[in-house]
Amino acid sequence: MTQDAQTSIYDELYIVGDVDRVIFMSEDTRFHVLRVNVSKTNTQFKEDAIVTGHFHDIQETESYRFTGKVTQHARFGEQFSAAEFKKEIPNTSHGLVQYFSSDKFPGIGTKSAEKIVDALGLDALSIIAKDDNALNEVKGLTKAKKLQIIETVRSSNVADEAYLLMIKLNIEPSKRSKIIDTYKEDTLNVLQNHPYQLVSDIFGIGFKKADQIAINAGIAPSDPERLVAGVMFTLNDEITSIGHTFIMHDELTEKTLERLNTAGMYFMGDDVAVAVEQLALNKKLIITDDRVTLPNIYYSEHKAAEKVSHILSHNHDEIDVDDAKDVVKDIEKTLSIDYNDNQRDAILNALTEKVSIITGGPGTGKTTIVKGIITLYQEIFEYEDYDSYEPKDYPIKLVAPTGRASKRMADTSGIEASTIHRLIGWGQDTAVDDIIDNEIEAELIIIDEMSMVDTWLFYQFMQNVMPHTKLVFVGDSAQLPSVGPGTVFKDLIGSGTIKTTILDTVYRQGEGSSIVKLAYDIDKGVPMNIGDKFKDRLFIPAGTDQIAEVVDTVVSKAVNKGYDMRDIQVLAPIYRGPAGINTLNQLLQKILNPGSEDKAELQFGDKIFRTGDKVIQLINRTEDNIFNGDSGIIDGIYFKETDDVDKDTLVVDYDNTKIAYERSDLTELSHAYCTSIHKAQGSEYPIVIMPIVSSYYHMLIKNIIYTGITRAKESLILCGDANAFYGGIKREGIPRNTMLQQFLKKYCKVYEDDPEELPEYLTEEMVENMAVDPMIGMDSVTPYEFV
Ligand SMILES: Nc1ncnc2c1ncn2[C@@H]1O[C@H](COP(=O)(O)OP(=O)(O)OP(=O)(O)O)[C@@H](O)[C@H]1O
Repeated sequence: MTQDAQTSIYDELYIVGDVDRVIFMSEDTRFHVLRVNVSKTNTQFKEDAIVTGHFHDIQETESYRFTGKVTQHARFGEQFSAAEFKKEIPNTSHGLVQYFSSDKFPGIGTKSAEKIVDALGLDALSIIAKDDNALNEVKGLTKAKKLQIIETVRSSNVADEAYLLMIKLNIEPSKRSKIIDTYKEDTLNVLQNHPYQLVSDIFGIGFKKADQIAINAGIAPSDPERLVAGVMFTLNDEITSIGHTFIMHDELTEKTLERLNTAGMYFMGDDVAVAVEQLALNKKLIITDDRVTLPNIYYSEHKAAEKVSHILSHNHDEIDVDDAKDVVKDIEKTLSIDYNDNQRDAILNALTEKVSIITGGPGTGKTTIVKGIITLYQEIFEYEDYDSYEPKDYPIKLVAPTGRASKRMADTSGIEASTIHRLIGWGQDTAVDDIIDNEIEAELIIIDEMSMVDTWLFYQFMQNVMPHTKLVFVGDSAQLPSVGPGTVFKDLIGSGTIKTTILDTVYRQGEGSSIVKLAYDIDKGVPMNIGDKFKDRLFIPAGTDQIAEVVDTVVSKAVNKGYDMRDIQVLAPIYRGPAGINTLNQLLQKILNPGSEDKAELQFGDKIFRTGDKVIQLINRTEDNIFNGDSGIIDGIYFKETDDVDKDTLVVDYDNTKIAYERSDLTELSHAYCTSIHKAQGSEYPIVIMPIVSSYYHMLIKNIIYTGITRAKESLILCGDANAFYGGIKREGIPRNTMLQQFLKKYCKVYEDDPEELPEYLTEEMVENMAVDPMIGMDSVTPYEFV
């Protein structure tokens, strides 16, 4: 090892050396941890160094030059964090022979390698890269081997060059390898001449980034490829960020021009019109009248509506309605319940109609009715002995869009339930437009939390339903619409083609819940004073910067009262800022699961995962039956260096299902002390703490607040700015454009009483009658004891 004689602090730090071992490599991000035998450096590393960084293609035993900085790792000490790397071209005969005989050139042994170096000299690599015939000089190589060597040398050069260009272009490390893997030897060409292609091909490269790359490459802002990419990106953005399933042609033109003409008038409306037309001719998008959309979403809405119509017109087993009514009466006696007329209708419709809908706010009896439907079916078709069946053979299937909601369905009904994804076999790698062909064997399927189902999931589900299967959609249409595009549940109701029961009597008020009343008041727009005191809820005034302190106080007191982390859920609508999910999670981790000697910790990015932490899964992991939004507790953390495991591993316990995560999987996981209201949909918690402050402004809308509030079962603690709350409950989200309702009306018979508008749940009198006695039952634990 040699150290450069004079190293000034302004010099770039570098290490040159052979890679002795790849200690760790993430397939996804290509983040590497390497042990390098140092041969030359201007750093303090002597014989070897741990070098970390995002590298495209690192081969053990090959030599590289890394530039970067020296960092201090909490557990592993001094390391070299490389921002750039470059393969050292071997410049000795011995080095070149070693290179040609390495794994990179399969089938080339030392003898052949020596022949190549003898014939072509020290410049062998650049000669091969430039001249197709160079290897003809070398005796004994077959044609196939020659071609293989040429290809390896060239692709390796291109990959290195492309990689360096991507570093210069500031393309995120995690995207670099995806780009090379996608375009292979064409990568440089795409980066330099067609960067807008990246927008449609590489997930996570947006239009702005492509614009930057294009500017760097000297591409004019009036380039036609920029126009086409601008149209497609704008359309995609409207679908993914707003949730539309189409956009009006004029609006698409306007929004595309806004995006394209920020720095000058490069395009006019007519240019966009021509691009849209061309894209439609190439089947990249679909125009119907003056609406524009993507083919896959158009067909999803269209085909799903066709399937609903197919089921509605298919012959089903008829049941005798009078018999069924008698059975319902018997069930009421056995269960000691007196269903109201709507509830009774809902139960009967589930069996007499081919497809039916039940919608109602919290506490209106949806769960109670699902139980009633199951019992009625079991009695009529004599399937009472559920335990003697394999769940897959049972004629009733219960499903929900989230793992949590399906577990709740199973708990309350006593019948196995699953997520919709699992039922149809939608795996981790399934894309929204992949075709899943997995017919569901069932006579009756009950789908809960239907408001969370988006257009893609609805289509995939419907394609796999058999025409004779009865369907019951259950949900609360006042909740947030699905995260993905569409308003499927509202469209099914609004089409008037499916028998719908609106549950309008709230039973939970009888138990003294003012949380339920608050939710209805918000939905109905009933004036309120949020500061009023109730046994089960309170509002604590606080500014944005005081939220952390309030949450700290409330949670600490709840813990002292004996509540544990599973009982308490903090919900916030945004991730950043002093009252955002990230900050609150850090704070709550300190209170609910502080560090100690006996708890292992693993640092991942800026997060510390600790044994005992409450965590949330962020994407579907269908094969493990764990889904986006499921939460669990870290059961153990094991290290390669100290424990008997091949890779650092973190194990999460999800209600007794243990799932192991390697470091590369940890992007799927986050702390769950505080989660977004969207992620909490489909779950309920004894205590909900919900900050509402003006800094959440753009996310504070009625159905977000409504959905957050209705997650609380026993205590609701709101804190923040009352005006932000009042403003938020008046604001509606951007209405989504969808076509499902029209397609349903086109294909299915519309009932006479076509409900164009969603009927209101409750009349003013009903809300009046729900007024709850604020202080009844103050003897049990109330939120006041937490402040
Ligand atoms: N007809 C009825 N008579 C008396 N009590 C009822 C009736 N229907 C429902 N309930 C009671 O009302 C409460 C709420 O019912 P349920 O849990 O079924 O409502 P839900 O709509 O599923 O509520 P959520 O969506 O909030 O979970 C339960 O305690 C249930 O037993």
